[in-house]
Amino acid sequence: MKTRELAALRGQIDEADRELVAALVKRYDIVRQVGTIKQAQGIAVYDPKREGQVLDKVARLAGRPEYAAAVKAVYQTIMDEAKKLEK
Ligand SMILES: O=C(O)C(=O)C[C@]1(C(=O)O)C=C[C@@H](O)C=C1
Repeated sequence: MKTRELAALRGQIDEADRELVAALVKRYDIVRQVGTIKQAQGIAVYDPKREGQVLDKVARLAGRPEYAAAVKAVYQTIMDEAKKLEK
């Protein structure tokens, strides 16, 4: 019974991962367009004010205070990787 529950929960994780990766690919496609514009206009890739706004937004979107720190940490990594892709 427990083994079946574990497999079922992991199936749900796999489905959530499919959605997360699709959303990440979409986000990075957009980020690279931002990078192209920034490069053309000589604007710095790193924008600390915008990163702060994104972190505040995602913490709010999480809607669950107990997940806010984890969501912010993941998003900082997402943006760190975005900066590499923009170069
Ligand atoms: O919004 C921008 O200017 C971006 O370059 C995108 C992004 C992000 O991933 O959200 C990435 C790097 C910047 O430091 C800020 C935000």
